[in-house]
Amino acid sequence: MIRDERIPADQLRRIDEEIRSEWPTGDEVDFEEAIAYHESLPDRKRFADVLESADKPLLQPRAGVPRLEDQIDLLEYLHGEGKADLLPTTIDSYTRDNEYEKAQEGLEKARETDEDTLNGFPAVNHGVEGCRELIEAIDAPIEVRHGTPDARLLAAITFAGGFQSFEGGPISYNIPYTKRHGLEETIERWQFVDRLAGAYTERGVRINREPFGPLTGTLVPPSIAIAIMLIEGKLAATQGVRSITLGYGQVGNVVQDVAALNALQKLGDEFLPDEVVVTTVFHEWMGGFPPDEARANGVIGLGGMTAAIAQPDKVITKSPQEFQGVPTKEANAAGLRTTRQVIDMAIEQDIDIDGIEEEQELIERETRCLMDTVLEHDDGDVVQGTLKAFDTGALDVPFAPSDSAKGAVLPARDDDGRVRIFEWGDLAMDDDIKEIHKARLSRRADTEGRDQSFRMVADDVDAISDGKLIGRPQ
Ligand SMILES: CC[C@H]1O[C@@H](n2cnc3c(N)ncnc32)[C@H](O)[C@@H]1O
Repeated sequence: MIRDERIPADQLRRIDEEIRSEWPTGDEVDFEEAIAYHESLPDRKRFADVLESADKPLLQPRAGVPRLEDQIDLLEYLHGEGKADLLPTTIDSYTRDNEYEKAQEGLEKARETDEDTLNGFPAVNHGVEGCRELIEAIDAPIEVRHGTPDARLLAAITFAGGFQSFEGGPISYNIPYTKRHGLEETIERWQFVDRLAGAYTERGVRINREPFGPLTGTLVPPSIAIAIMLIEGKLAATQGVRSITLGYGQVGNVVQDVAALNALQKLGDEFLPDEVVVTTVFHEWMGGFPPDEARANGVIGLGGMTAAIAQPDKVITKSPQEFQGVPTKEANAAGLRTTRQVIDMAIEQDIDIDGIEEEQELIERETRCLMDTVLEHDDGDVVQGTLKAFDTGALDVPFAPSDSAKGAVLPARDDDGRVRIFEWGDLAMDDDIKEIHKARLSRRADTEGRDQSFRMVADDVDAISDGKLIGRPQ
């Protein structure tokens, strides 16, 4: 039975050898040599230091293409034309499923045909050497962004390759991403990833870890997202991670988004150990985008405005081509510049909006209900408490494709466009909080002259791509 305990050194070594045999490039990993390589990197490439020393939100896009030289060109463009402060390397879907053979075929085909045959950078196939060529070529810190339930080999190779930031976690890269992996399995595998990051940290290479806050990306109630961030942050801290960026996906109501980001930072500082530096990242809207670049830029601009008010440490930007999927480098850079324009125009203004404190208080209360139910079980062991909470539905994620979550919770926007919970399932929540949600949803039902129903949820899912925030009846 796994527990929230640090992996012992002999077990770390055994797992490391086992996973490095999964692909030939695993042989390129040598921990001591990798530490020396990281020590050779200039300060401006040290992810945690750059992130944690910034005095205003840093902007970072998503970006990944199969071939190394194209990835270098792409990141140089986003750094130059997009003025990105931090850069990504988004990993392809085959690698995320540990299908390194298929990723190899895709990479070879890309090299033959000049086409992007993969939807990201196959870092395991490029190996430590390929990763280091990328790190050498780009004059900014780079983060590994992906969606990998079993990210052990990806971590071993990218950490040795010079990357100092790694997205994801055992819940946030399980629940929204896979049906095939049980929660206990992903928790155990991510303990290795975090222990490896902790081992680098103990040698002075502070690997930044960023749990994936948006989860299923559409109408996720802020308190559910924050609770899962706190859980993944605590699990990472146990393994020695000391730089943790907690994430949150924009829902589109400015009061609720600012309140949620404030609550995320406050609860992160409270629930994570003092030795951890806690930062926050705001993901611009992760739901359906308008199929119109001008309107998409409106969505991106609202994200910039929200970030200017809440001032998270980092913003993950979107592009006006989001509707189509992977953007061109020009569109990706445009999304960065649109976000920067709005932040820089708004950040010096003294914008005072009513209701943020009240909403933050509610979000904090909700999050504490969820955390209490996780931590009250099995003398506070976070692993066992989390497994129990998901098993009973006391913790749950709406629209989760994974069998590890019941998916019984249904969100809907209230009359102000804030995300409330319409169906609670077995979510652990005080009755008076449920009453607050019910009252606010009733107000919307009155406004629209219809009953609260699943229809509202369905209307809300498409509202933003249809040009609105709230899915009002036609
Ligand atoms: C989490 C989903 C987000 O990741 C984005 N995404 C996925 N793969 C790539 C990619 N290869 N380059 C840029 N953006 C990407 C996608 O557009 C969506 O906004």
